Amino acid sequence: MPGAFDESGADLELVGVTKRFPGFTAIENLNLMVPAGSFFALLGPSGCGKTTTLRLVAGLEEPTAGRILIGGKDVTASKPHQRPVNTVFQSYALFPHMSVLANVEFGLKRRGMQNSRELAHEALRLVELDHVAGRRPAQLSGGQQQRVALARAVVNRPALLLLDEPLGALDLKLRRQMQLELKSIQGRSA
Ligand SMILES: Nc1ncnc2c1ncn2[C@@H]1O[C@H](COP(=O)(O)OP(=O)(O)OP(=O)(O)O)[C@@H](O)[C@H]1O
Repeated sequence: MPGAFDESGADLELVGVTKRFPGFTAIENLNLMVPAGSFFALLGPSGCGKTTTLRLVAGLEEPTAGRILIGGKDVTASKPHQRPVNTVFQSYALFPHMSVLANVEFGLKRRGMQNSRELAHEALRLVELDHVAGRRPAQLSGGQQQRVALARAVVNRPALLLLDEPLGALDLKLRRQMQLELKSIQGRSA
């Protein structure tokens, strides 16, 4: 599936990353190496800095100290859109006035991709939702909306896909199903 970034994965490396907020140190000297093609989970108690770490990798926060490398390239000073990264947060924000297809196609169109429609359909097939491409998000279940958010993230073929508890709102059965789907998407798009 060719896409905007067209990369098949990249190593992620955090070197001595520290993040201080006024009066509070959220992350202190974090060193981390995640090899390309792997699934890596951050586990820890509430407030230990998981979301902050993802936001640093996505470029939504700037580290106070340290470096972030993706595919060996130092991206510490790069803007979010310059990084081969897509993020799905728990509170996925779909555009309510757009169809499911338009939601998935949106980012590709903005980048002027010629075959954006075809790629969006392909991403929807991947999450088994192409049959509801013409519906509005409000006409889908919560789990289906979450899968649309996932399709919107994978359609760019990011080298790195960051998931911040995107399954937390789903019931156990759907969560298990989505975990399997994620594994299978990783396998199929590698
Ligand atoms: N913009 C901010 N300003 C000040 N403190 C912040 C800011 N963002 C996060 N923090 C603090 O940094 C710490 C880490 O927050 P973070 O959201 O990364 O935790 P988390 O591990 O993802 O927690 P949870 O599992 O509850 O989502 C928390 O103590 C939080 O209050």
